[in-house]
Amino acid sequence: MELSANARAAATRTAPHVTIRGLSKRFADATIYDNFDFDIPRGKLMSVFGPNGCGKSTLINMIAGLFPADKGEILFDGQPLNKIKFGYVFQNYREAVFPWLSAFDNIAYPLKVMGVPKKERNLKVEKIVASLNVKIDLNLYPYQMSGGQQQMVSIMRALVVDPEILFLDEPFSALDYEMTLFMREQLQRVFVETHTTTVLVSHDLEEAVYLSDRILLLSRHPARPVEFVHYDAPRPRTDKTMTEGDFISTKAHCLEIFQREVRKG
Ligand SMILES: Nc1ncnc2c1ncn2[C@@H]1O[C@H](COP(=O)(O)OP(=O)(O)OP(=O)(O)O)[C@@H](O)[C@H]1O
Repeated sequence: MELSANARAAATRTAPHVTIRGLSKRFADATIYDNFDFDIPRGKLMSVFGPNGCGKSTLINMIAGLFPADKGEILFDGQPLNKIKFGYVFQNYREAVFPWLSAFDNIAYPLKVMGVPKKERNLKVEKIVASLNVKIDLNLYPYQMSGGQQQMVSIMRALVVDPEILFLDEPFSALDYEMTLFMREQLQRVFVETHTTTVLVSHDLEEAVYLSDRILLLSRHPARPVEFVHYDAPRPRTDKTMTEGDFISTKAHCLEIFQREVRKG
């Protein structure tokens, strides 16, 4: 039977973006993942949360191809990683931004690697800077910028390629609290504008719930999905969101599961 255009569109919307099957990973004598299956939904902001050292970063590093898996398959709409455009924001912006390039050239760097002509590169950088309303002098070099500004540059560098999926590994944990709050809002703003499938590793449960549509709670290793929590509060979310019953109960639920996993030791 032929599917109507609407049915096809609906099927595409609900199909997972990333399918992870049979993923296994060992480091020395520790099995971090053992036959792990998971589907990452399309167009959602998903946080990965779990006990210390359970394998949160390892998971996104394997999905983003930074670490090889020992076994298993990860596909993006059925395609391998090398067929898609993705962005990755590292926790340690000091090591992630190129110190010898200005902010502008840091942001434009992936476009240069992709062979995008200079004029188009400049337009794309200007567009991303304007859309995020970023007030940084883009002629500055990383050593002349604050930590938050450097991390903002690395977020813009990840976004400038119009990624199909964005990975962020504890992107705010090296920033002071004021900058963290500002950057959370920037991330939310990017997400509201683009609805790019986003996978965030966070150590901060309040942050994870506040920013996410979905929270993947992992067990200790070998890590398995303990629960996939839905949090569908409307966006933009604000400080008031965190005082609402739905937020408080979702956070309490995640905390209970987290503590149960931690106690398993
Ligand atoms: N390159 C590596 N070589 C050896 N062991 C590693 C390596 N990377 C990670 N590990 C180990 O694998 C486990 C999972 O690490 P990972 O960083 O993914 O966990 P995490 O949940 O992100 O940790 P954290 O909560 O501390 O950020 C940890 O025990 C860690 O020590």
